[in-house]
Amino acid sequence: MTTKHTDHLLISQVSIDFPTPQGPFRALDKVDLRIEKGEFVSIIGHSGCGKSTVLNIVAGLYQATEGGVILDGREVNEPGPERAVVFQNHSLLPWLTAYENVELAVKQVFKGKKSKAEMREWIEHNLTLVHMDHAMHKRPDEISGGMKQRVGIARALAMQPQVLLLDEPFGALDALTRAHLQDSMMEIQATLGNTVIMITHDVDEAVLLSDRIVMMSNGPAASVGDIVQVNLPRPRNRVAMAESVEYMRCRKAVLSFLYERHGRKTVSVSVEDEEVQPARDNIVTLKPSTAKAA
Ligand SMILES: Nc1ncnc2c1ncn2[C@@H]1O[C@H](COP(=O)(O)OP(=O)(O)OP(=O)(O)O)[C@@H](O)[C@H]1O
Repeated sequence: MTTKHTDHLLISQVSIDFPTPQGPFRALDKVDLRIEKGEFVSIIGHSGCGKSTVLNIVAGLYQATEGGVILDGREVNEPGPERAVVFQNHSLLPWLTAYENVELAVKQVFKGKKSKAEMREWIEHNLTLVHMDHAMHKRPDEISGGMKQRVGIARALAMQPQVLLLDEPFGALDALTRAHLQDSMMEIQATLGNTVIMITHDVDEAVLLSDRIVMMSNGPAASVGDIVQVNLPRPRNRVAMAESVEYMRCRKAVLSFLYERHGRKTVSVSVEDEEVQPARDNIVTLKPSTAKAA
């Protein structure tokens, strides 16, 4: 007998209108997505199509005008520690050490539930997960961009969220650091089994990390254009993967969606370490994928 998966996270018929001086601007129109527990889903699409808006609605930071988000049977109406967000720029408090930045989040979630010693152990454990145990007492200005991003991820993980929301988490990092962090993220997710939704502009990153890639149509009134199921076994190795037929199929499906079916004048999608040639005349510029973090 096959077991039917129950919906863990349901984004149901979500539409949003932003008020503008010209009247309401419909950014999303009837976005529908069902995500299973432990699934890694990437969202990819042209700049301004509404990826961050979807993430912000799931985070509870924005309210949908129509439709809604249900997490384990409960409607999401506000931010909560069970949905942790990691932004592109670490957003650490500069006057606190890495340890203290994570501690702030841990205290918020576990105050009264964990003893002081347990909290200390938990903070150290999460910093170790992202390989930051050696620099946990350094402040953000004493560590590199990649290390700051690791601390941001540790802070999110330390909240023990059911859902990890990643908004271009590796976008501001150089290619090598990004590769290391992608590998750490795959390891962590394999260990913890969190549900992850990640926005990315990087086709290779999407294929390497995801179980499914959700491709959004262009805005205004954007919605889910198509979904690619990535049938690659885990653990995944980026070098071995590059020659895999399934990897090439997924990559091609995403590129074809973005450049042929939903091409537009300005594109912010990048393919790691590779210059993407404009498909006919519908692509003018590419956003650099390897801008160094400050
Ligand atoms: N608070 C807001 N008020 C008005 N319009 C908004 C607001 N937030 C987003 N928008 C508009 O909604 C659309 C979707 O924006 P969003 O930031 O979600 O796109 P995105 O796909 O994440 O873009 P990018 O890839 O460039 O980060 C855009 O047209 C944007 O201008």
